[in-house]
Amino acid sequence: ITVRIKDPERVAGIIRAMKEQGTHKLQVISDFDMTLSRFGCNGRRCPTSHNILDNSRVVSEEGRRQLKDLLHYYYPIEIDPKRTLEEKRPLMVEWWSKAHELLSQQKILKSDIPQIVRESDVMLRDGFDELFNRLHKYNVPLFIFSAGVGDILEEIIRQANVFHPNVNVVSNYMDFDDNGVLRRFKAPLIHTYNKNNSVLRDTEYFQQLSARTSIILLGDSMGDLTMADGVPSVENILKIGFLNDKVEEQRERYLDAYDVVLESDETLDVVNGILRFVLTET
Ligand SMILES: Nc1ccn([C@@H]2O[C@H](COP(=O)(O)O)[C@@H](O)[C@H]2O)c(=O)n1
Repeated sequence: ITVRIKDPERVAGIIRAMKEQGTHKLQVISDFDMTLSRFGCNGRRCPTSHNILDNSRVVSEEGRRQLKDLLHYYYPIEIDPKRTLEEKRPLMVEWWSKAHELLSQQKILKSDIPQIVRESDVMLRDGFDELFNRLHKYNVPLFIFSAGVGDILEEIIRQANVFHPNVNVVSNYMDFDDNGVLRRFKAPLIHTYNKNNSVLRDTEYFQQLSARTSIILLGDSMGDLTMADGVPSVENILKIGFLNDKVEEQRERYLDAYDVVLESDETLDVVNGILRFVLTET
């Protein structure tokens, strides 16, 4: 595990200011896939919420092959440090749209979701229970903003027994017909690079959080950096980034963008350490 911080004094100042502002001013805004969930398990890649569906028994062999082809084509584009966000955005819309179209042809049942999640290899990062339980205990909102599949990630959190009332999710949700069969995905489409105010503007929940002006932001991609853009008058924001892939190539960019960069870290220990300090009276 390597923790890298470009400006340690600035980071210490933000954390101190958060503690002074108090619990009632704090919120955590977090990405889900590869941020709250693990990137690697036992030397292999852990699945994203999309992958959980893609690899499940409810998808035909041909469907699985096509979804894998999409992943192999578009994922390198998603993380390519040489392409601009402007270049990537239309391609991400293309990927998500094609994948959602394919999944919508598979007659997936809503009632199958708990089993699909149970049979998958997904794992939350070590220390997830401490994180969720502490935020719940201190009534700190945890806002999960994900370009994954909302129905799947909610089920993961539910099965881990940490879907507390302070947790709210904005993500891509499946649209089932009256028989509980997946027909399409609901709008708006959220992909890695539109996680910002354009999607959040109309969500009531986000408006309610405008008084929470101290923010801990957790992400794993450059697209996650804009997740708090809709919060007016942010006073303190600490951006913590998990650098999971292409570590050497992306290090400098991550260090410029995130206040704290965690390399090869499958835990939430650093985040929990900060929260322990911010949320206890000393
Ligand atoms: N069909 C797809 C589309 C996207 N992904 C990956 O899921 C991640 C979801 O985004 P978060 O904002 O929750 O991190 C994204 O990074 C894509 O790589 C996928 O696996 N299949």
